Amino acid sequence: MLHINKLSKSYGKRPVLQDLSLHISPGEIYGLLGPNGAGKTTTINILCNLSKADSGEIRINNQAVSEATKKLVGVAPQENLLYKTLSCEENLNFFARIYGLNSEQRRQQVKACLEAVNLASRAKSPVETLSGGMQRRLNIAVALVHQPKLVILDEPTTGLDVESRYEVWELIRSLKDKGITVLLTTHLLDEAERLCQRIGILKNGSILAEGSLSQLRQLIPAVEVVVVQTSEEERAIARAKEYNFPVRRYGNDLAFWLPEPLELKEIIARFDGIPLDSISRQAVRLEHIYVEVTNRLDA
Ligand SMILES: Nc1ncnc2c1ncn2[C@@H]1O[C@H](COP(=O)(O)OP(=O)(O)OP(=O)(O)O)[C@@H](O)[C@H]1O
Repeated sequence: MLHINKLSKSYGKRPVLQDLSLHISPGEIYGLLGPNGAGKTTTINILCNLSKADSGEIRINNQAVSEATKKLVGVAPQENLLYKTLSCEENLNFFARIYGLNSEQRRQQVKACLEAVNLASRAKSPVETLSGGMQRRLNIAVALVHQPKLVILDEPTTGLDVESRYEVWELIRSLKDKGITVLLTTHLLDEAERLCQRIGILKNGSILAEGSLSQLRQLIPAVEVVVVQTSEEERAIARAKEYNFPVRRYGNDLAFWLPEPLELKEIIARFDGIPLDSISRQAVRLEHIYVEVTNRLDA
């Protein structure tokens, strides 16, 4: 569906994308992750033909990016692109007109999109009277109004409360069920973990790692991550090293990677004589992989 091959772009002398390649299959939800400034928005702008790459190629549905491919792509930008004093219906109608839908197509699509994002009952409400979660869903509806094959969602749940986030996640899954391909950028790793079939980790304009969560897990030689709280961290770290448990910090958490499965009592026995206030075992999560991959480049 989307093929990006060796895309490069610089602003002045500063390279922002460097030989970026990624491929997204039809109907897939692909998560593009990366620290601030990694190049996600720049990639999206090039995809939407709003900015030009210096070199490389993008094909959407087997066509090179051009004015014509704009119709294949719908974008819900980070900042909602909505007219606050207009109603939901009027907003959708406005954008449908820009995409050249005739009045019958507009009538059908505005209705279908409002239903798809669960806002049919608020069709006549001005945007400024909607909650933040509803506005975000309407922002996604705008991206859908011209029936694109690829939808780009740039941080679709940033700033939303938990309930609204769940609603947006349900909406994103429903896009996949309709066969729409989704490119999602997010800083919320649990969001990517729950929604995406494949994930690409971008840093300094290149993809450092890519794959399904289970493929990405292979990058870390651990079967589990053990987080401990102790007043004697230095001793705990030294003991972990004796047993060849790689030591990591996730924020304030002190953690060890378990290279092979161990019973809890065996783990505790390894730290015999060291006071442990708490010990928790976690599956290897995207957070652990992300920290590893994005820090590796700095090494
Ligand atoms: N028009 C521009 N002129 C110069 N530099 C730019 C321009 N647009 C972006 N940049 C720089 O390019 C780099 C990549 O920016 P980009 O917005 O693509 O990153 P991002 O991954 O989307 O970040 P975020 O997660 O913060 O949204 C940044 O260092 C940014 O400052």
